[in-house]
Order: sequence, then structure tokens, then C-alpha cells
Amino acid sequence: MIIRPVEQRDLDQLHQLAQLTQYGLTTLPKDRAIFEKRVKQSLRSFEDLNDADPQGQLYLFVLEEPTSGKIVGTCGIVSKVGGFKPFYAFRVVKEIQHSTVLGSQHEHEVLTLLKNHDGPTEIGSLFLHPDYRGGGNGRLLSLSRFLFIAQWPKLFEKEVIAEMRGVVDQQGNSPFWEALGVHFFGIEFPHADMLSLINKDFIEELIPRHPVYVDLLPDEAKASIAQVHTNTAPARKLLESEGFQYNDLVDIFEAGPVLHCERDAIRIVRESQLLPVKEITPELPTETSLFLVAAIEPTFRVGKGKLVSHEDGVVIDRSLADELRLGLGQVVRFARLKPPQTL
Ligand SMILES: NC(=[NH2+])NCCC[C@H](N)C(=O)O
Repeated sequence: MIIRPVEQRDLDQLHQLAQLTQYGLTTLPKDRAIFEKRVKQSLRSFEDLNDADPQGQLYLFVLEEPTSGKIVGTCGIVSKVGGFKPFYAFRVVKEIQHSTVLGSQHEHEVLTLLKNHDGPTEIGSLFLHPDYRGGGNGRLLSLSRFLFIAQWPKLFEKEVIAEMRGVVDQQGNSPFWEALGVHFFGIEFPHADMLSLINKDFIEELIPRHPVYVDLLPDEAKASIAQVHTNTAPARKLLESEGFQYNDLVDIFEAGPVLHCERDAIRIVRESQLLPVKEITPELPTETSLFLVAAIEPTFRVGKGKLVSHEDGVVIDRSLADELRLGLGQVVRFARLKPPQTL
């Protein structure tokens, strides 16, 4: 399995893949025209890697099975969120009130609206074909993005966030939306979710103007705040093991948590190294550690495989070299596939 930047020829396969997604994956629209626009936008972003600063560029990647040419997964990075149009989130703020008369103290959670016009980098759009889940494909897909960020840090902001999909059922119902959003927006969650990708003006127009007390929401909605969709739980765990943390920001529609990490503190970004391939062998010993390995030139391609690093270069298997189209002397960016504590 390899990860590479999206290409125009992937559009049909990617669009088919998006049909398999359930509700709540905002940035993987089922609508072909929106999808096509996003692929085009991404192609433009990849054209200019050496001389750009974060201005909201979209970088979409695909997971390809090289033997069949099948596209079985996708993920993406937006170099910066919030600009002319802000990035929205609710901050869950704790508020304590005392009464001397009653001798009591009350703690409340309040949702306050955050509008950020100068936001961080965001990773997202992660989706893996159900038949290909397990076996480490999700990890490969998610973490490959960090090798890209490590290679071209200037394209990104110093902070990276991930808006995780919140609690939404098979029919597209979100308890949080039913308790809050629907009263303000007057449309169904899937519709609002889709619209937010095209034009966020309706958010500015209709979002509640005042803070919202969590105590006043129904139990089911309350319980869903900062919780992820069952299918998103592994992705959350993975990001947390790379250094991401929840810091009291949730989505304004379905209350899914926003995780964040300093760009250079992300485990893979911090650990990754750039070295030439000094030897390609038929097969390294089985006990050799597994690494995430990225070819940089002529195109960025990531795979996983055994690797031994020396001061002056790395040794990799023939199969990995072939998958990544690597020859001797070409540089690779690599990092251990798993942080030590999860080995
Ligand atoms: N689940 C959603 N579609 N939420 C609305 C979009 C919120 C997002 N943080 C933004 O500002 O674009």
C-alpha cells in the first residue's frame, strides 16, 4: 500500500469511495461537482511546494493498492483554516458560581463561540474502504501526512488541529444538532454539514449570538459533547498517541472534539529524519523495526517497511524500494511506524 498525492485520474475512484461514507464526514462530499473542485484545488496546491506559505491550500492524498491500482483510502491537509471567513468552534468553558445566602457552589459548562480568522493547519478527510480496515492501513494513511508536513514545514502553521467526527447516527441524526443547531438553522444536520463546505455565510447569519449553558441541553446531547463517532475512535486514539490533545474546543454542529498539537511536537514530525538510500537488499531480517518511509522526488510517495538507519544512509528492502520507486542515493524521509510505548 502506498500513499501519494491525488491525481486527476483518481477522481472516479475517489468519488465512488466517497459514496461509502456515512454522515458527518464534512470534507468528503458525495456530490461529484464539489469533489471535483476539491481535487482540482489539491492539484494546484501540490504544484508549488517549495515556494508557498499557508493560505488555505488543500492537499489531498490517496491510499493505493499498487498491484491493482485500486484507490482504497484518502486523507488530507488544509494548510490554514480561517481567513477572510472565520473558522468556527465552541469552547467549552467552566464557570463557577457561589451563593453565600444558600451556602452553595455551582459549576456550569458554557459553550462560547470561537471565530478564528487566523487559524491553524487542519488535517482531515480521512476515509478508508471498509474492506481494507485493520492491518495498519488506517495508521499508514493518517501518519503519512505528518511526513509531508515534516518535509515542507513552511507550508503549514505552527499548530495543527483535527476536527474529529462527532456522534451522528446512520440516518444522519445528531443529538447535539437536534438540541441546538436545528433551532437556529432550521434545516437538517446533513444539509447544514454539506452547506458548510460550500459557503459558510449561513453560519455567520444564524449561529447563536450568546453563550449556551450545557445544563439546559437534553442528556443525550450533553453526553455527546466532545465524543467521537464509534468509527472515529481508533483515529482519535492514534492521533493522541502522536501527541494530539483535546483542549475544550468542539464542533458547532455535532460537538465532535477538536484535537490539537504543535506542528513540531507531533511525534512523527519530531522524530523523522532525511537520509539517502545507501543499500537495497532482497530482504532485511524479520525482527527489523517497521518504519514509515517517504520518497520525496520526483513525487512524494509513502509506504511502510523494514528499515535500518546508519549515519550516512538507510538500508531498505527491494520490495519497499520498488513500491516507492526508489533507487540508490535518493533521499527518504522516515520515522518509526509506532511510538515506543505502543510497540
Ligand atoms: N460539522 C460541521 N460542518 N461544522 C460546521 C463547520 C465548522 C468548521 N469548524 C468551520 O469553521 O468550517
